Amino acid sequence: MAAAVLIETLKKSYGSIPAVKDISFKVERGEIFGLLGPNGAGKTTTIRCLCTLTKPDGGKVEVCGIDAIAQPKLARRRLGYIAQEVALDKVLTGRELLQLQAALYHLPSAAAKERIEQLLTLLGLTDYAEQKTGTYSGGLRKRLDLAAGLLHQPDLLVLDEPTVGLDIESRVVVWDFLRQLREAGTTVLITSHYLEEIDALADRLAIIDRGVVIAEGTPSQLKDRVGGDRVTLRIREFTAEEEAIQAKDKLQTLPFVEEIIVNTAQGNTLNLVVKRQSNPLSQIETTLTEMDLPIFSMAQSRPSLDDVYLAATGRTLMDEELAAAGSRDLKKEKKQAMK
Ligand SMILES: Nc1ncnc2c1ncn2[C@@H]1O[C@H](COP(=O)(O)OP(=O)(O)OP(=O)(O)O)[C@@H](O)[C@H]1O
Repeated sequence: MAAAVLIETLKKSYGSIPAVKDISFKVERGEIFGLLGPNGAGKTTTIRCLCTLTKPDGGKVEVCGIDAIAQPKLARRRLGYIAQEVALDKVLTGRELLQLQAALYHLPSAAAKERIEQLLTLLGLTDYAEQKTGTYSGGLRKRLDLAAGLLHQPDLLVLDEPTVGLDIESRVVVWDFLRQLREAGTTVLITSHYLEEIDALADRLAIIDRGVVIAEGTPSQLKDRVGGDRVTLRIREFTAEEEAIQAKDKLQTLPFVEEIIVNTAQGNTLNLVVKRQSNPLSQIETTLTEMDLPIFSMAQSRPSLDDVYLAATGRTLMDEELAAAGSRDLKKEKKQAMK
């Protein structure tokens, strides 16, 4: 059976901005696949190309073996797309909105009625079905959006940042629902800039950075690949770069230290990779004391997906988010995307 998604050497620019430079990945049937990356990495552009909403400049896009560029209508029938922002008509009730959507999908009315009932129950929306959607909380709106995307029983559900702005309770409802969908055989592709979300949900993932895939695998494969435990060390609250480099040079001579990155975006914090068997903190402390350097904070942890990102880019996801936030004109992008 063909893969649920096949994307090869995808490219897409907006004017002079190369949103997607070279992205390839494959999503197998029945898995939850995560696209992880900071804001602006190119996730939305990638899935808009996948869902036939944006025409790529180059590359291959297939949905369940169908060429989505040559046969967008056919491809669309196989997928459900849940956009980042919920655009509900506020005067309709939840049920009316689903009925309208079902008509847009040309579902026969008896089948539509049954499917709507089923989805309202599955998503815990029965009690809210006759209320106007304008009164819904963010979590309810997202659930209704999920129901709308699933009306035509797609093989593949694509969700762009499904839990942005949701409280933790609603987030867990969405996660549980996506797991249930997978159990029932639907393939799920989800984008997120939340590490914990992808870590908790995805069977496999690709990390995207500035329009390219920098890593792909299962969460544990990727974490194992970056090696031992992490130590995050802050010498002072704001350490001078020179001092951080001095400490780095010395700490690098310790036998259990595998690698050190000085994170300039976070006050010259030192991110160390250390062998897992060692008990590194006391030896690091002794070394710094010998150099007459203080310790503002120090912590040891297992590698996370952020460490995978850091190892590949020299930046943490948070740094990248902050840098991207200052350099985008979201209003302008929205306008252009509507064209
Ligand atoms: N319609 C548009 N017009 C111009 N530039 C755009 C448009 N859409 C996206 N971009 C730019 O392309 C790059 C990738 O954006 P994209 O939205 O795909 O990233 P993302 O990883 O999905 O981030 P987010 O989650 O914030 O949407 C960014 O630099 C962004 O500013």
